Amino acid sequence: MSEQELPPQYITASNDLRSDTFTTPTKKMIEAAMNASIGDAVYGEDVDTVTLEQHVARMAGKEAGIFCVSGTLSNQIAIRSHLYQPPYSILCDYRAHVYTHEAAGLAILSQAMVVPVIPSNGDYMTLEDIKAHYIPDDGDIHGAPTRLISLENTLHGIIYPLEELVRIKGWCLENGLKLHCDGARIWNAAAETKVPLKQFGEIFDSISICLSKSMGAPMGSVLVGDAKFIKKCNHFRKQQGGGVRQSGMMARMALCNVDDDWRGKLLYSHKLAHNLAKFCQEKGIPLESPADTNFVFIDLRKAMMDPDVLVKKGLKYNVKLMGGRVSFHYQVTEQTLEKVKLAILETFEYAKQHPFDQNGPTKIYRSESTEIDVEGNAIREIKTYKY
Ligand SMILES: Cc1ncc(COP(=O)(O)O)c(C=O)c1O
Ligand SMILES: C[C@@H](O)[C@H](N)C(=O)O
Repeated sequence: MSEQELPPQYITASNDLRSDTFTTPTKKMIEAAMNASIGDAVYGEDVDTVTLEQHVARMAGKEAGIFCVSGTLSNQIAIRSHLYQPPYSILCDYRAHVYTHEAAGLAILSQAMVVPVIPSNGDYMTLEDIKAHYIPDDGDIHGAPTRLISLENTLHGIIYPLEELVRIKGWCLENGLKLHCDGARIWNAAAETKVPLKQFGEIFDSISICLSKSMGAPMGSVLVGDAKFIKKCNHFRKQQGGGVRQSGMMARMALCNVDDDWRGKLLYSHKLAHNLAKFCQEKGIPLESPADTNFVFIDLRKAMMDPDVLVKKGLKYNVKLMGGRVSFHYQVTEQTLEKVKLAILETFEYAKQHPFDQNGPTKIYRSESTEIDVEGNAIREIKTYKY
């Protein structure tokens, strides 16, 4: 796919593999925003916002949806709205974003204990993993009974097998537990498996459906669920400062891509990721998890590769990375794919002579960069993060 048609002052994300959150609005989206509705969304009076909420809820087969400015807000108010009367706990994967990257929202907003689970198969929690970590509400005053299970689909780019989701759902119904989905990349799972969003909607009590990752919107998510639940979510959204006013421009930009060939765009990014995963396999470069969709997780620890070196090698080829996770999205060019292969291979070869001990002191790696940005200022550093 050729580089996106963007006005010159916009920085393109065509070489940005740090995350699919770096997708940039296209000219078509910006022009659409200029014709967006301008009602006050807190009063439910913004036509484009309501249209987006209803459209996404209908796609997911749910009664209602609510626009949230971020996936973090969407996840946190969903989980809070499912919960009553602490003490209670939430069960999720030890890598779950709601647990690792939402600033302890579960502890603060939901006053919840979290039970982070390492999947026995290394990829996704099975029902057996859940049963082994579930805390029953059996009157034992020492425990914090499990009230909700939060799954991520995809997680680390891994697609949750539908049959496992169905098994988990059945067990949740038998045990009176709620089931939430962090669907930051549910579109990727839907595109790759051809499972319609509606089928996920039948399984989960709530889904946080992100628009700002692979779907390319500048911001936001739509949280979907039954009408009574979404009404309570609106209450917590307001409490958390997420009641936005004229959100029509953002909604209209998101609708551009929701109504476009989003499957084709996401499958293009998956093709790039699959190509890189195959390359790594051929070169003996270990991966942390299967590259089912748009992410390739290089197992830096196993390869003893230094993330800092990888970032610098990336910048050498004008590719932005921030660690072992290589994130593809529809704006990445095939030229960038070929460049990142060079950066990864050089880092892998370098590690053979200079093995990096990941067990060294914990630090955020800073990489000096001589890359010049559009204003002519040198980007002094790119932090790398453990993913
Ligand atoms: C899996 C996952 N869930 C939720 C979020 C939160 O989304 P946001 O950054 O919009 O708060 C992210 C990050 O973008 C994510 O990767
Ligand atoms: C950094 C993290 O919060 C973000 N969701 C990403 O995947 O890049």
